[in-house]
Amino acid sequence: MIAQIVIDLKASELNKYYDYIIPEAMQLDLKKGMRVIVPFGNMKRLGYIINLIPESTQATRKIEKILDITPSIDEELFLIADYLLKTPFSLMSAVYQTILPKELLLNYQKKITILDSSKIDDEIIKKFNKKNEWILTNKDEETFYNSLKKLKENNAIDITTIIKQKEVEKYETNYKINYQTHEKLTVKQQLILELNKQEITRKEALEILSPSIIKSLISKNVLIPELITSNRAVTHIFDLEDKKIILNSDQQKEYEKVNLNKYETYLLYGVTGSGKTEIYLKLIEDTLNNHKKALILVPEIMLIGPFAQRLKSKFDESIVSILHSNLNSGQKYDEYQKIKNNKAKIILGTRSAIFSPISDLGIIIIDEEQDDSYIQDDTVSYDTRQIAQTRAKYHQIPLLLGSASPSVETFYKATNKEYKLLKLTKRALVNHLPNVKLIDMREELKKGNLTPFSTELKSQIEEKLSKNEQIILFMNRKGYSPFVMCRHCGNVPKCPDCQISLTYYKNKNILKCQHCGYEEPFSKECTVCKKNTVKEVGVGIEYIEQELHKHFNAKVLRLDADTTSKKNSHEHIWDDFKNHKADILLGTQMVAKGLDFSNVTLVGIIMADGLLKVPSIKAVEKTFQLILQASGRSGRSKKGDVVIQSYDINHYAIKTASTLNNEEFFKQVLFERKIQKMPPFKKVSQLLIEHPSYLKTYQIADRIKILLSKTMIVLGPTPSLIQKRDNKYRVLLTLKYDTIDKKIEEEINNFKDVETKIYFSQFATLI
Ligand SMILES: Nc1ncnc2c1ncn2[C@@H]1O[C@H](COP(=O)(O)OP(=O)(O)OP(=O)(O)O)[C@@H](O)[C@H]1O
Ligand SMILES: [Zn+2]
Repeated sequence: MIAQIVIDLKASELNKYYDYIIPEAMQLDLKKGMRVIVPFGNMKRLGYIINLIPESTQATRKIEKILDITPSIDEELFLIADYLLKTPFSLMSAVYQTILPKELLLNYQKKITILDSSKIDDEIIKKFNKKNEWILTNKDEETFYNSLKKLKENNAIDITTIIKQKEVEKYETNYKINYQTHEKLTVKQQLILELNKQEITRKEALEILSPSIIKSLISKNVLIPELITSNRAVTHIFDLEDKKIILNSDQQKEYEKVNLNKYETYLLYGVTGSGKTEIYLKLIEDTLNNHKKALILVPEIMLIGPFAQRLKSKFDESIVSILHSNLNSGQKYDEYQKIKNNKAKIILGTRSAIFSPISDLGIIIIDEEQDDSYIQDDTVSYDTRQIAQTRAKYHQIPLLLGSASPSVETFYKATNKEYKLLKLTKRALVNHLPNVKLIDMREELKKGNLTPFSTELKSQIEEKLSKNEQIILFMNRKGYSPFVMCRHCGNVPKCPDCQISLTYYKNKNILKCQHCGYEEPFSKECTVCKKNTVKEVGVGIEYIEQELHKHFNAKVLRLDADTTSKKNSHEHIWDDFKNHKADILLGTQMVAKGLDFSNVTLVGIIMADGLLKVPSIKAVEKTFQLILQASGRSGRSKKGDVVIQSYDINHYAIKTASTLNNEEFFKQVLFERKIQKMPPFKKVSQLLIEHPSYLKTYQIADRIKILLSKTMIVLGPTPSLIQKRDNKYRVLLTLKYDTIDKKIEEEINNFKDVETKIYFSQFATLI
C-alpha cells in the first residue's frame, strides 16, 4: 500500500502529493487523515495522509511513525479543506495547518552531534553543550548553514531532526490522605489530618505545608501521591446569574420558524436590544435535548465573557467549551481534547473555532454576522460564514446568522429568499429605540468650542452623571494622536518598513506603526531639521481620556487594544463597568457591539466620519454598522440617548445611521454597489505586485491586467498605501468577477521570479 502525503512545509514548489511506502507493520493502523512522520530530503517532517492507493512508481521511502490513534482530519474536515483549496494560490500545507489546531502541529529542531572534533573550528565547538550536542536555533541555522554543510560533508558532524508535539496533556500530582495511619506525627504534620478532606492537590498542600513536611508525610504513607491529568480550565471572573427568561410573543414566533432538522441558513435580523440572545439560548437548549451539540461564534474576545456567563448560568458549566486567541496553548489543547472526547456539548469561540472537531453538531450560530473579523485573508483566506454553511450542509442542520445591522451581502441574500429572514422590530425591555442627535462639529468650531465634546454631548454627560447613570463613548482612533509633524520643516515620522505615519502614544512616550507594530521613542527633536518642533496632529483615544478627566468629575474605564493585552483584562473591564465601578466606558469598536449594560443611557460617538476614512472597500458599510451598533448600547432597559458628532453630517451612511434607518441605508448602498460592480453584484479581489524596480513593477502589473481582462474587470495598477517595503515597490490590481478559475494561478505564477512577488487577496483587504 502507498500513502499520498502532503508535507508540512509552506512553499508553492512543494504544493503537491508525495507518495510513501507504508511499512507492513503499519498497514492495519494507518488511515486516511492521520498525521505521520516521514523522511523528506535530509530531514524529518510532519505529513498528512490524504489518500491511500494500491501502488505507485514514485514511492521510494517509507513512513516512519504514525502520530494519531484516530484520524485528525475526518471526512468533514476534508470537505472543508477541499473548499478552501478552490481559492487560487491556496497551499495544501497551509490549509491543513489552518483547519487543525496549532497545538497538534509539530516543532522541528535540528540536533548536531560531534563525530570528529579535530575537524571543527573553536568558534563552532563553543556551541556544543556538555553532552556534546548542539540544538540549532533558527538564527543558528541561518548563520552557520554553510559551515555546517561542509562539516557534514567531511563527516565531522551528524545532523538529526528532533520532532516534538507542541502541546501535550499535562499531569499533576494529587495526594490521597490516609487517616488510618498509626505513625506518630509532629504538630505541623498533624495539620493535614485536620483538613477533613479525602484528597488534596500538590498546590493546595504547598499552601499549608513545606516541601520537606510533604516529603516526610509521603514516607510515612499519610499522603499517597497519584498522577492525574491536570485541567488547565478556562477560568472566569464573573458570577453566575439567575436569570429566567420566557420568550415574548415576537421572539416565540421567530424562534418557531427555525427547523432544527434541516439544512437552512437563517438571518435573525433584530433591532439592538430585541433579545436575539434569548432565541439563541432556546435553540441551544432544544439542540441539547436532541442529543446534539451547538457551536456559537462571536466576533471578538470582548463578547466571550458576557456570552459565557449566559451559557454557564443556564447550562451545566462542565459541558461548555471556550476557544479564543487569548488562551494559552495548554488551555487550547485541553479544550480541544474536551471537544474531541465529546465532553463539550456547547462550544463558544471566535473565528477559528469554526474548525473545531465537533461530531453530532446540531446548530451553528454566528452572532454579529456583519463583523469583519469573520474574514481571514491571509495565506489561507476564508469567510467563516461560508465554512459554517459547508458544515451545516454536511450535518443537515440550521445555520443562524444574527445581527441588528446585517452585512450588505447577507441582507441581499435574505431579501432574495436565499436565506430565511427572521425579524424582531421591537426592543425586549423598553418601548423605544434611543433618541439620536446628530451634531455638526464644524458649527462647534465656529462657535469657538475647541474641545472634542460638543455642547450637546457635554450637557448630556453632565445630566447622566448627576442621575448616576452610565455612559459609553466610542472613539475609533488609537493612541494620543494619529501622527506627529515637525512644525518647522513639515517632516512626518514614518514606519521604516511600511512607510505609514507613526501614531503617537503619550503615556508610553513612543511612536508606533498601526500596521506592523514597529515602535520607536518619541522625541521633540526633528530627525530632518534638528529643531525641537515636533508636535502631535489630530486626536486619538488617549487624548479623549485626558480631556474627560479635565472636563468631568467621573471615573473612566478605557477599552482598546492597549488596555486589554493582559489575560482576562476584557472580562475585568466588562465586569467592572457592569458593577458600576466606573461612570464612563471609553473605547474603540470593542464597545460598539453586543454588550448589554442596563444602566447605560447615553452613547456618544466622538468622530463618526473618521470611520469613513479607513482604507477599505467596505468603509461606508462599516461606518453605518458601527454607528448603529454603538447607538444600540444606549437605553436598553430605560429611556436612552445617543449623540453622534461628525464633521461630515451629509454622508448617507451617517445620515441613515443617525435615524436608525437600515432600510434606507440598504437601498442607497445597494444602488451604489450595483453601479460600482461591487459585492453582492460582483466579487472583488486584489493582486499585489512587488518588484525592486519602479518601472518593472508597473510593466508586470500591466501585463497581468491584459491577461486577466479576458475574463474579468481589472482596475489599476494603483500604488499600495505601503508604497515601498523591503526595497520593493508595491502596486495593486483590483479584480471584479462572478467566478474565478483556479487556473489563473498558473498563469500568474509565470510572472513570478526571484525578484517579483505576487500576492492574492480574495477579499480585497490589502492596503
Ligand atoms: N423575553 C424577554 N424577557 C425579559 N427580558 C428579555 C427578554 N428578551 C430579552 N430580554 C433582555 O433584554 C436585553 C437585550 O437582549 P439581548 O442582549 O439578547 O439583545 P440583542 O438582540 O442581542 O441586542 P444587540 O444586537 O444589541 O446585541 C437583555 O438584558 C435581555 O436579558
Ligand atoms: Zn510598519
